[in-house]
Amino acid sequence: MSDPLLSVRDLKTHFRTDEGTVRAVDGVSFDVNRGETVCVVGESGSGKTVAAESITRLVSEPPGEIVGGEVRFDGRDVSEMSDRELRSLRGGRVGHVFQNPQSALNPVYTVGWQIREAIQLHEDVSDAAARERAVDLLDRVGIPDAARRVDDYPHEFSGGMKQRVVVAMALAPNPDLIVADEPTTALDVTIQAQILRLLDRVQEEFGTGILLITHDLGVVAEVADRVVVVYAGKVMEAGDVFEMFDDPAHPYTRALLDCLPGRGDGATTIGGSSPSPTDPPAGCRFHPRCPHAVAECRAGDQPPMNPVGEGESEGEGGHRVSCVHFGPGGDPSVVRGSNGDGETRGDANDVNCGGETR
Ligand SMILES: Nc1ncnc2c1ncn2[C@@H]1O[C@H](COP(=O)(O)OP(=O)(O)OP(=O)(O)O)[C@@H](O)[C@H]1O
Ligand code: NI
Repeated sequence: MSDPLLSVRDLKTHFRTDEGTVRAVDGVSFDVNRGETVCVVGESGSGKTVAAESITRLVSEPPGEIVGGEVRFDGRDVSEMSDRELRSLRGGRVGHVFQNPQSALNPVYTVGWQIREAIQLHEDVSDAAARERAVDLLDRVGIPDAARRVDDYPHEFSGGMKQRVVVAMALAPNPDLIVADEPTTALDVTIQAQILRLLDRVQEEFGTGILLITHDLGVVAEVADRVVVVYAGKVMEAGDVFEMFDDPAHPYTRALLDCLPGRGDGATTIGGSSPSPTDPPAGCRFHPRCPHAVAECRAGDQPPMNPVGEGESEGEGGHRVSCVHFGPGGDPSVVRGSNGDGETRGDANDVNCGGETR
C-alpha cells in the first residue's frame, strides 16, 4: 500500500498558561489516505481543533508548542518545512475550512478577488482565467447567480453563503487534503447537508482526503470512512465507521453512541465532568467517569491501542481501542455486557447528549 496522504504520530501540542501546562493534544496518532474521509469526534475541549491546527502548524507559538510527535504530509515531515513551504502548504495542497467563516474572509476584498488570490498563489494563471474559475467554484458550492456575486464583499453574504465561499476558497487550489473543523455547526441542516454533499462530490472527483472534525455523530455515520474518538487529548478508539458503530469498544464511545436516536435511551448524560486539562488523571483519562474502571485503569499511562476484533490488525487502519478490557488478559465482555450485545449499555453511563452532539 502506498504511504498515507497524512500521517500523524504521537502528536503532542501543549499550551503554557498561568494555570499550568495545558496538554491539549497529548499523543494522538491517525492517518488520512487519499480519497478517504476521517472524522475526529469527541466532546468540547478534547483537543480536536488544536490537533487540526497542528497539522500545518497553525497553532500560535507561544502560548502553544508542538512538543512531540510527527506529522507527515505526502511523505514529508512538516516540521522540516520552511515558513515559505508551510505557507504554500496551507491554502494550497491542504485546504482549511474553519468553524467561523468570518475569520477566513477578508472584509475589504470581494470574494472573487480572494478566490483568485487563492488560485494565483499556487498557479500561474491569468486574472481572467482565475476569475472564471472563481465563478465556476462559487457556482459549484451552490451560490446562485455566481457570475454577479463574484464581485460582492463578504458582508453581502449570509452566514451559510459565507461558509460556501470559504469552501470555494479552500477548494480553489485543488487541494489533496481538506481539513474541515466543524464546518457546518453554525449552519441550518439543509445547508449543512449541501456542504457535506459538495465535499463528497469533490472527493469523488479528485480523490481528495478529508479530515472532518465534528460533534455530530449523525454526520459521522453519513460521511466517515474511518473515525477517531478523542478524549482529553488522547485517542480512545479508532477504526472503520461500520465496525465502530456496530461494535463500539471504548466505554466513552459507547456512551457517545447511546445519544444517537434509536440507540441507548437517548436521554443519558455522562456523570462527572471533563478532566482538568492541566492536571489530567493517570491511567485512562476516562476512568473517573467510566462505569467499568478497575485498578489497572487508574494508574500508569493511557492504555495502548488494543485490537478490538479477533484477528484485527494492530496497524493504523484497524479497529483499535485504548482500554485494558481489550488488552492481553482482559475481558471485553465487561464492557460489551455479558452476552456481548451491549445490553448493559447505558445504565451507568451518563453522556450529555445535549449541546455538543447536536
Ligand atoms: N491558546 C490557547 N491557550 C491555552 N489553552 C488553549 C488554547 N487553545 C486551546 N486551548 C485548550 O486546549 C484544549 C483543547 O482545545 P480545542 O479547542 O482543541 O478543543 P476542541 O475539541 O476543538 O473543542 P470544541 O469542540 O469546543 O471546539 C482545551 O482545554 C482548550 O482550553
Ligand atoms: Ni474545536
